[in-house]
Amino acid sequence: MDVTPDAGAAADRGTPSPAAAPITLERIRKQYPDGTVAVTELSLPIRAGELVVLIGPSGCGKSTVLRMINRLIEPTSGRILLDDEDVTAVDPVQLRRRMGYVIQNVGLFPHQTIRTNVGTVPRLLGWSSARIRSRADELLELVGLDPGTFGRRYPHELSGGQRQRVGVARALAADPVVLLMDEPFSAVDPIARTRLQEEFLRLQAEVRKTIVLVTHDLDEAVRLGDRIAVLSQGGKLEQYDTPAKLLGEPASKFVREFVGADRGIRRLAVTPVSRELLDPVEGVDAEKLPTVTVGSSLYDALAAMLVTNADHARVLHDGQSVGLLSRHRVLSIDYPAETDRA
Ligand SMILES: Nc1ncnc2c1ncn2[C@@H]1O[C@H](COP(=O)(O)OP(=O)(O)OP(=O)(O)O)[C@@H](O)[C@H]1O
Repeated sequence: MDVTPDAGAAADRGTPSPAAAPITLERIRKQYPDGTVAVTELSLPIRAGELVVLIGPSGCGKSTVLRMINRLIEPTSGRILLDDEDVTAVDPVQLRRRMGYVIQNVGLFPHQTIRTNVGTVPRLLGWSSARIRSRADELLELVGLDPGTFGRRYPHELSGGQRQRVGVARALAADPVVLLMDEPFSAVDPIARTRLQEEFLRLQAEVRKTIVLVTHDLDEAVRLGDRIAVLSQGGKLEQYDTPAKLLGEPASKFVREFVGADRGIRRLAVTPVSRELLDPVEGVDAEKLPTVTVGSSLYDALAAMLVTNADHARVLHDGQSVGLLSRHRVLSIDYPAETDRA
């Protein structure tokens, strides 16, 4: 949980890319031909440049929602607006070229090189081969793969995590207005997964796309999401909030149970070290204490104290000590009273 952004950071992760577009789901419903109602009636506004996570139990309709946005699945009713334009009025093939789509096992073409894979959509759009090549190499750099080494390789010559990065590069190649990601990191082992998530956050800070990401993993949702939409069966929206709000004020019994008993720990990860929590540093030999900066998470502060077996951490702002944070203070933090809107 070391890179989990705090509430403030989540709300302010930079300016959206000029190419990012808002998405508005308006009362969308999906009933499959066999009568299954996967999504009953869902409304969800998503801002340009925002990373929204859809989470909920298996079968609650997350993938159906994602695939309705790029029209791999047609909604039964309701509207989906992309930058005020109803996507049902747009040719689906044209639409999908404006939306990057990343899925669990990436779906790279096995007999094409990595560079060719990344250039898939630009090729469909008729770009010149020189432009495709330079764009593919730029994207490989951006996702941390050296184009000289990896450009000529084939997918089976890469690790799972590297293939996943190629999937992200390919989805970004034609500068889409939206990125849709369905369990993008779940096929890689937990350590590679954490690293990919960190890199992905850095990438998003740079490209600032509108992203809708589906996951089963609450830690991933808390780490990545600007806002998290918790769905229950039938695509019912239980809560749509920042990670800190979701963990701090679950809106229903369903959400409280979903975020679980260990949400106290997760809340530490989304609560920043602030000056109100500090004791004065005067009169204490603070030189040997671990240091953390104002704004880093309480989780990180606690981890620093536990690792060094210290009862306090020295808190810095612009390189200057501004106070001491005690282990006791972190563990007895007085969160605002819970509200139960259920
Ligand atoms: N083609 C289909 N025909 C009938 N029912 C379907 C079809 N595709 C999905 N469903 C049903 O719609 C519901 C929602 O499925 P969906 O795949 O969107 O859920 P999910 O939340 O993404 O699930 P998971 O987390 O297990 O991937 C499920 O009950 C599923 O069985």
